[in-house]
Amino acid sequence: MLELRCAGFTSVPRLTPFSDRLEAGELLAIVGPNGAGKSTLLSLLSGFRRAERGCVRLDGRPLADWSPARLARRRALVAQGISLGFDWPLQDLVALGSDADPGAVQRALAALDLLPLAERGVLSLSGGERQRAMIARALCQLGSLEPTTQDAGVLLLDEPTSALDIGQQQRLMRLLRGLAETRHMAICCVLHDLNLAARFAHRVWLLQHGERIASGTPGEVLRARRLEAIFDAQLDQLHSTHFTTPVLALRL
Ligand SMILES: Nc1ncnc2c1ncn2[C@@H]1O[C@H](COP(=O)(O)OP(=O)(O)OP(=O)(O)O)[C@@H](O)[C@H]1O
Repeated sequence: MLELRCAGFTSVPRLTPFSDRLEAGELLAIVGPNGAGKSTLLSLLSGFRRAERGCVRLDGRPLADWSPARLARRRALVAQGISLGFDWPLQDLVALGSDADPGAVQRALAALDLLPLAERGVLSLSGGERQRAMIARALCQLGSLEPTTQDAGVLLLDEPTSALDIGQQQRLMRLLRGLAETRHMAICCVLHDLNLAARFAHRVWLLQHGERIASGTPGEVLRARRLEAIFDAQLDQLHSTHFTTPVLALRL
């Protein structure tokens, strides 16, 4: 669905070119240390920054060939730290940039646990509520929650759980995995929480120094010894028959 063909950036911030695909039905996690190039890679995948080497194709067509309006219906990016502008009602923010009807806005608000706040001014929302509001807006933009939608496009999220409590983290990650599996969305999340990536992602890309250095299932990529070297951290990997995916704990 979204294909990188030897794509990357040669100018700063650099991203070593590589090839891969983000498939419909897949939840992909991008992990790596601060400054590894995760947000830079999202800017490449979204088309907000044009590849300086190779190209990125969406549904077989180079991103550069898509009109802004058509691209907005097919892929959405939720970046970090977006300014909400002025104090308009949350439901108007969620409807922004889409032709969603009021029912679709309500579904997006409900999916992100925001329905009771629909008429609240966005500047009064807490950090976690604002983060969920931006995800609701992106789902509206793609029409992902419409009963008839079968192939709901590409959703790119930069640290979508950074302001969420553990209950909201779980609900969001379940929602995203469910949308990938039932609506055939291709979803890519930058995550700092390696246990969330391990538990919910189908596949993980590991970045270091502007280069993708590993790709595979969580069990293949998220190995404690490798991560200790990359993050300069000391970790224990817990082994239990309850878990089919890695469980990592910071050592005291
Ligand atoms: N416009 C720019 N000019 C120069 N360097 C930049 C620019 N934008 C980003 N960088 C640098 O490129 C590197 C990668 O940045 P990026 O934001 O992609 O990292 P990241 O992996 O998302 O980090 P974090 O986990 O801290 O969010 C960083 O060292 C950053 O300082």
